Amino acid sequence: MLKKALQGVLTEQEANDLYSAFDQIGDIIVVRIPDSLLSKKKIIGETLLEAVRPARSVFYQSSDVSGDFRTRKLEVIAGEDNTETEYREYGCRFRVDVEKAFFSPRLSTERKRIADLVQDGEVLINMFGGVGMFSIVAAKMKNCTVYNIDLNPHASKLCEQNIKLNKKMKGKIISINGDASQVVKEQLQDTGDRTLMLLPERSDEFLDSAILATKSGGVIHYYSHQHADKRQNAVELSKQHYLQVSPVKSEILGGRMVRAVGPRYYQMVVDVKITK
Ligand SMILES: C[S@@+](CC[C@H](N)C(=O)[O-])C[C@H]1O[C@@H](n2cnc3c(N)ncnc32)[C@H](O)[C@@H]1O
Repeated sequence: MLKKALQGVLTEQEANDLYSAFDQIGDIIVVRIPDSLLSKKKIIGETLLEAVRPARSVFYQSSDVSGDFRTRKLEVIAGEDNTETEYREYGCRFRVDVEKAFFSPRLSTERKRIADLVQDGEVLINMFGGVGMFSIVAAKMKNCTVYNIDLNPHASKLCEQNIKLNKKMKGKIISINGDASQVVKEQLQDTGDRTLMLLPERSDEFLDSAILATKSGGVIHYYSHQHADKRQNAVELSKQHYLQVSPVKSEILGGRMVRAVGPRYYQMVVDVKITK
């Protein structure tokens, strides 16, 4: 239906390329458009707005995700110019602002995987917690305590709203706005049974803080980006990379590809049990 609508205004190949380049987040659509099609962005926006229900706005992503806050520039190409919406996942509700704070619907499988691993009674330190996506999915399913830390004040504010929106959680979440390494040093040393490090570009830089935050015998979920010829090799490369950079005794519990982030370039996670 959508492909057909796009094929009405683009060639079949162009429509196929665009089909995998957009995300629907609540009633917002975010689309990446190749330079060769930029002259057609208005008609692409109007076609998507018409064909995807319930869509209120279509934004063209005009920059990569960048900067400390991992945000992107968006330009409205059809519908309302409002980047805030509500997104639902695993029975949870989230207020998100697709321009002011990081958000990706493509991490949903990883959120569920982490929530399944969390045990009742655990303390979870989400060092780069954003608007609280991983924290809320985990606390909805398990009676855990989660510290959701983020440097971006918009993300922390949305996290606080999201905690209020999800009243029936089994666990509880504390939203902290600040630099994760500073917060850990001042408030959360040897606190976590489990620590999440979802800032793959800078994991090496923050590994000491993650170790400081985690109890001996606790688990760290260490995310990284790896170049690999084959997907299967990326898992082994990410494990080797972690073992090279880690200063503590670590037992690798597992590793997996979270998502492809470019040609032969993958976001990976390694789960490790550390001993201090
Ligand atoms: C890739 S996003 C992940 C957000 C969230 N875990 C999610 O999946 O929706 C990384 C987050 O780290 C935050 N961040 C960057 N540097 C930070 C720091 N030094 N301390 C705490 N948070 C930081 C950014 O603002 C951003 O929200």
